[in-house]
Amino acid sequence: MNTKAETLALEMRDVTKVFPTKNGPLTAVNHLNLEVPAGQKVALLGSNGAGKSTSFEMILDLLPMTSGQIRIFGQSPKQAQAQRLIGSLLQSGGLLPNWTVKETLTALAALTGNESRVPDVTKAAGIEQFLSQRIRSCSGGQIQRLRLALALINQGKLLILDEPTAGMDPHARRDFWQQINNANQDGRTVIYATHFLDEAAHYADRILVMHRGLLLADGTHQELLSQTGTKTLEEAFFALTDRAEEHLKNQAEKQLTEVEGEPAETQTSAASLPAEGTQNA
Ligand SMILES: Nc1ncnc2c1ncn2[C@@H]1O[C@H](COP(=O)(O)OP(=O)(O)OP(=O)(O)O)[C@@H](O)[C@H]1O
Repeated sequence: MNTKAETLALEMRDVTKVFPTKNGPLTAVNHLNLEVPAGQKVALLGSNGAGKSTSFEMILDLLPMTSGQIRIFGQSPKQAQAQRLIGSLLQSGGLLPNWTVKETLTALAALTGNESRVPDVTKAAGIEQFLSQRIRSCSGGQIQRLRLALALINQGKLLILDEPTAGMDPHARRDFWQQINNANQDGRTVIYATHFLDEAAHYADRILVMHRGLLLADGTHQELLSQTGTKTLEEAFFALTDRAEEHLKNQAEKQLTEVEGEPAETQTSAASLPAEGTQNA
């Protein structure tokens, strides 16, 4: 049953993304190292601005890295996209408001040579009942279901899902996770960002916690609880992120008191954070 260990679906080596901003450079992703064996379901948690979407965009070749290396089944992000190794569901992105749901799905299926998969994917994503509806009149949850269909259509071996259940009602969420479990049992690797901690606790083999670009924790649900001495994932999440935030604030204050003229560049890394909050893959 388990073919996981042989292949790495995703490998990130020292990946950093710095955005130039009006207030100076902003490190959105800070020396991220990660290995995800094929077949895993990985949840990525993090407060707003933690760097989750930026990481996904670099994996999907939508954003260049500042430094580091990314491999998807041994291929660069560009090669992986060309070979359609990845299916993705992002928070935003080009749906045409005047097209119907069916037209949108069929167009992508035709583009990727997957027309025969349309009926199965339609059923899997639960969009049968609103196929003829125009995108502009779809609810947020309906749009998310369509995005799931679009993510599934090319049979990519790696699924990248950014807050996939945002706007879904409880039934839709339950159905969604059923479909993701099916896709995972068919051998797909799934990496998803979510703010719903129960979705990480219930569905992930492994949970990552990011904060301000740093990977703070990486382990099973139980490992995160043991690591933080907490009883729930919510408590563990707050313990990790609060501790990191405090550490970063102290570090910033120290920098402010440095003698003028001294280089103020102290590189923050996950390794420099308090020990309980740090465990890279
Ligand atoms: N194009 C950009 N230019 C400048 N800064 C950016 C850009 N894109 C993202 N950022 C900044 O990078 C940081 C990480 O953003 P990112 O969208 O990756 O966070 P996130 O973890 O996905 O957050 P959320 O949970 O709110 O979706 C934030 O501080 C954000 O403001």
